Amino acid sequence: MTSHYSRFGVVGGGAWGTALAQLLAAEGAPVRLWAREQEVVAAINAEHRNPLFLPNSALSPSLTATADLADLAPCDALLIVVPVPYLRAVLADLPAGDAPLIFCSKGMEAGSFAFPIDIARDIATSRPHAVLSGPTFAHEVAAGLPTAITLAAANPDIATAIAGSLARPHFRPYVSTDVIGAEIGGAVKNILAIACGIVDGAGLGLNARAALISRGFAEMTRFGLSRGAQAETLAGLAGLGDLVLTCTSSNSRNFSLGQGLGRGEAAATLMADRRTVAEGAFSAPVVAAAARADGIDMPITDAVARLVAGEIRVSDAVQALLSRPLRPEGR
Ligand SMILES: NC(=O)C1=CN([C@@H]2O[C@H](COP(=O)(O)OP(=O)(O)OC[C@H]3O[C@@H](n4cnc5c(N)ncnc54)[C@H](O)[C@@H]3O)[C@@H](O)[C@H]2O)C=CC1
Ligand SMILES: O=C(CO)COP(=O)(O)O
Repeated sequence: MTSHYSRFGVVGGGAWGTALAQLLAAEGAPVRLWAREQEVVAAINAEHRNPLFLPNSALSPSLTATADLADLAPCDALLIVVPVPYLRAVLADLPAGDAPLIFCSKGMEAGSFAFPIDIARDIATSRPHAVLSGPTFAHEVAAGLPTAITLAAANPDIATAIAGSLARPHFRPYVSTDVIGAEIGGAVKNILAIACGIVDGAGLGLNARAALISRGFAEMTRFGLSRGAQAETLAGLAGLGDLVLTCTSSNSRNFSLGQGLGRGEAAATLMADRRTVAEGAFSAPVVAAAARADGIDMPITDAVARLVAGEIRVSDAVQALLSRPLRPEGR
């Protein structure tokens, strides 16, 4: 078995794919990145920057871009960094091979209720799969700032080999075998970041934000445990760690979308105005429906789904959350 991966390919030229590619290419290692936009491919190759998605980061010349997924065939591990709504279509076009797929996107697919690993099991069945998730703003990783993250794979040897290959002095993966926990932490925190942005935009105060983070974490935990996640993963980097990061900073696209909603701007206008992705807006109705089907109580997620759909106003959501029956904190 491969104990070290050295020829990385990255599928997805958004902010996070570009930052991960830069992390791996910073010391001069060759890294190949597939981007959908010709403009991104051309600028990375000619100017060593990504003007659309990570404009303020200088990129290493050893990072090269392509618009042809077939060019990633020689890579011995692939980081998959495509937003979840588009993931299935891109995976179907991957060149054949047995290189592990390391999923870095955070969300749940509409219709199928599938997480990235589930989609991979449908399509790329023969390859090993892993999940990389945690509190990681792309521009900070690209700048080499200290970062810790969860690397989860069902096979502990694969998890250890991938973590060792991704680790850098300032980038520290913690190994786990709890794949579903890592996926649920990332998907649910995006939804809760929208909720915290709404609280900020509507001027509801810091007490309300702290309450949302705590009660949101309770929702994440209920949903996660019901699907076999481990509590320690949800309380770790991929869950609580990422929740704290994105619920407290307008650098989060999900938080900033929520700020707009909180100020009373229409969701449709806010979504149409952005090129970047706020995965929580896609995942909120999906996770809310999955939780309803499983009989899991997720009132904050449900409120975010309705606000994003334009079905209710912020004042209605706040009123509904505050008027729920009093209950023991552990439930
Ligand atoms: N930006 C960040 O700091 C982090 C992002 N993530 C996750 O990484 C994933 C990718 O996010 P970013 O790189 O930030 O995206 P981004 O918001 O920077 O860029 C949007 C991406 O979506 C792609 N896209 C748009 N329409 C598409 C289509 N029809 N088919 C295929 N691709 C399409 C674009 O090519 C681009 O790569 C998301 O799941 C996000 O939650 C995870 C950790 C950190
Ligand atoms: O997932 C992220 C940091 O860990 C990025 O969050 P946003 O997608 O909300 O910007």
